[in-house]
Amino acid sequence: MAESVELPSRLGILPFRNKVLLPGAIIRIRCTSSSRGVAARALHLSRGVEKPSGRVTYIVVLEGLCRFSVQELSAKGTYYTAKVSRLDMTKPELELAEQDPELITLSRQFKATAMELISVLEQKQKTVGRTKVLLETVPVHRLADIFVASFEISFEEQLSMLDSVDLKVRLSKANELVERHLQSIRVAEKITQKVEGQLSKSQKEFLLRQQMRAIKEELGDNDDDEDDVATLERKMQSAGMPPNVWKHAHRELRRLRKMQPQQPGYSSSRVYLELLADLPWQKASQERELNLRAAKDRLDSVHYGLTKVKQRIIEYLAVRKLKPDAQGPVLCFVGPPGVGKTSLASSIAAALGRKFIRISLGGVKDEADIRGHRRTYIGSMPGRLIEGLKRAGVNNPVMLLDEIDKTGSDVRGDPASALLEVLDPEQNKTFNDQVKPIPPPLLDRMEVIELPGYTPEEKLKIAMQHLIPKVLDQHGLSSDYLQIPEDMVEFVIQRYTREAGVRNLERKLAALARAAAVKVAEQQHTIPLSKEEPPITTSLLDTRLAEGTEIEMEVMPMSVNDHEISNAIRSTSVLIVDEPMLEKVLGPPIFDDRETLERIVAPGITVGLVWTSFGGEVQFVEATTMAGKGELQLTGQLGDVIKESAHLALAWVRARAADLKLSDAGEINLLENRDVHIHFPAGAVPKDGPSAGVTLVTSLVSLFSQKKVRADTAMTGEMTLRGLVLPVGGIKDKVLAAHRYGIKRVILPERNLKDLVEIPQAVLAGMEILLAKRIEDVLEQAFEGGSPWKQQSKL
Ligand SMILES: Nc1ncnc2c1ncn2[C@@H]1O[C@H](COP(=O)(O)OP(=O)(O)OP(=O)(O)O)[C@@H](O)[C@H]1O
Repeated sequence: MAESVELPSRLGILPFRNKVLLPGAIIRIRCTSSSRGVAARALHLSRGVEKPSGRVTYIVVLEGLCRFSVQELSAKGTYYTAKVSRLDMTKPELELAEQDPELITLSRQFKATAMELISVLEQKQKTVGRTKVLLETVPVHRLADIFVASFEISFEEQLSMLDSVDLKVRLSKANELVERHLQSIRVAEKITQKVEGQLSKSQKEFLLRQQMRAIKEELGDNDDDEDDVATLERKMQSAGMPPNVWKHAHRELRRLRKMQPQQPGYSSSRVYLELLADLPWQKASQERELNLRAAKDRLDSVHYGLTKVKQRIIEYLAVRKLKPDAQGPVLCFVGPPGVGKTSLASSIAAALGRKFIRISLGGVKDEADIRGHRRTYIGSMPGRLIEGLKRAGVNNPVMLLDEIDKTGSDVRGDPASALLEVLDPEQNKTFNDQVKPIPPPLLDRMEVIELPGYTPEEKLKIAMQHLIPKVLDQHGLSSDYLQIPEDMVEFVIQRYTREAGVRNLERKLAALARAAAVKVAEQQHTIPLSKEEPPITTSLLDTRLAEGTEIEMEVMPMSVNDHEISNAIRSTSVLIVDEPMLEKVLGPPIFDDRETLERIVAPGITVGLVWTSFGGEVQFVEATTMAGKGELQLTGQLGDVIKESAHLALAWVRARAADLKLSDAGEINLLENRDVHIHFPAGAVPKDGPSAGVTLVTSLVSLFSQKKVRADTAMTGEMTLRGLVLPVGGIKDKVLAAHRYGIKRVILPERNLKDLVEIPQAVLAGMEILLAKRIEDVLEQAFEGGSPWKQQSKL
């Protein structure tokens, strides 16, 4: 209890602006000062609701312990401390003082008034029992403080109570205040009784609301909440919601008004209303008159090549121009990473004069991510599309739903079906997609536009015309300071990247630009560094460059702006990228043409061409045998279709074993007591589809005949049980992949001949394309020195 409080000689000081804490009392403060104060113990600290302005109120519950006076105040960091001396009496002093007859009379008087107050309150509330107990157990001087603190008195009166160090003064003052309070309760009661019967419902509601407000204020709870709710209402009114939404929102607002901020459901209700008020119900980008010529020019200026795709986009825009409210198709861009899907979509938005937003759906498994959670769910959030609209701030943006193929379904529902619902009646949405496993009903609503990968020549043009100017600009450079010659770009394409798109190429060029910016800026020493930043020294940079790693770190101090950089660089001679610089910045080349040679080390290994989410790819297939029960083991993240192809291939080869020129080892391998193990390396990439058929047969024939296949040859094609080779998809991408790996011979199904027209001459010129109708044709071409068959096939 307070009497036993040991007061330290120094205390942290909390200045109060409009409230006084009396010893024994417990108050909640909203924070804010006199040379007198009360030592307090913090009982509880809680964090209030965050305001839309970002302001957070903290509520501290304090228990007053004893009066003190400030001897010396000093500021320590952001708060004050003070040297204090105790004002309230110590226990022995009190015991002595209590002998005073005058004090005894005063005490009795006070207790009687307090008792009277309690009995009046008792008729109204049931919670006064505890106060009664206080009256019997707590020393009277302390009671005076506690009682006065329990009702509303002016700040000045509170201050004078605080100043009443003398017990007699304190008791008579408290007596007076309690008496006054008692009177006011009685008067109020009389008035209430008179008025009550005459109040209408709405008046009552108003009165109650006013009282609630006063109570909240008293509790330190008002927190501008009332004002906040009023602000929210104003915001809602100006959001321009359609009438049905407004009706619903208004009902919710009424509910919110009746709630306490601490009440469950308050914050979810509030977040919900904030969202409703924030949505761009009426705000739309002003769509400008669509100029097809300008749109085409823009597409051409931002994108190299892609003629067919651009043509399709212009057609789409033309239809929109003629019939703006037509149920437009949802465009679905399919292609490997970095082929320009996102930038095409943003060009469509620019052509339409609308805002562009990209929403990634990758990894969405929960239907609620699309549809939004139930509002009552704790931590509920709006769906990604609504969130996107809010972010866009307009109700007619062009939306790019990225990675739609990467949504999955589980117990939490099926996002694809939610998407279907969202997209079906809608229009003007652009879709982005990378591979095809999009559920058919969803795919049905979209117009698929394929973007194949680029040839090295196309990449070179894209780099020279688009990527280099863009990257230089992003780094505050220009061709006056950094030049990357064509042959160096070609070198980067061939030796540092092996991708269908140009994403990594762009990254490598950016790494060169970063290194150049640092070097150039460093030569000048004119960039003022901020105080905290140690100056960039030559040795640091050189070691980073010498490490051969890509410089990921942004070395420019944040305080340096583009203007300063260009000033700094202006007088520097132009930096021309050469091979040593490439090696310094990007490290030693990562890729070369020898990979297939190095990997075709034993019979049983074949080079296949496949289609993955990264576009066309070269896929090695490795077959081997080991002791077992004649079973087929398959590894490398394979889908059902590819597994079936493997069983089919093994069945086919075993059926024709008699025709094979087998080595001794091959004879053994064919035995029924050995397992055949086929592995597809790059185990992290899921693989499926029928086009590995011919590759699998070739691997098995190579294994059983113990003849190595040609390392310069890659193949693709589905096969039938009868040995026919069927055509497969993605031929252009697959041939481009072979080209990237420096593979010179490609075996394709004969019926894919028509697809070759899509492949640029520059790529075909350096390649030998072999067409196969039957699996024997493939085998004939795949091995050094001809077919592994005993008799030449009769083709
Ligand atoms: N034909 C092109 N002409 C000019 N720049 C291009 C072309 N294709 C791609 N780019 C550039 O390559 C970069 C990557 O393109 P973008 O981000 O649009 O690819 P994406 O296909 O959307 O990739 P992801 O599927 O990984 O999102 C961008 O800077 C883009 O401007």
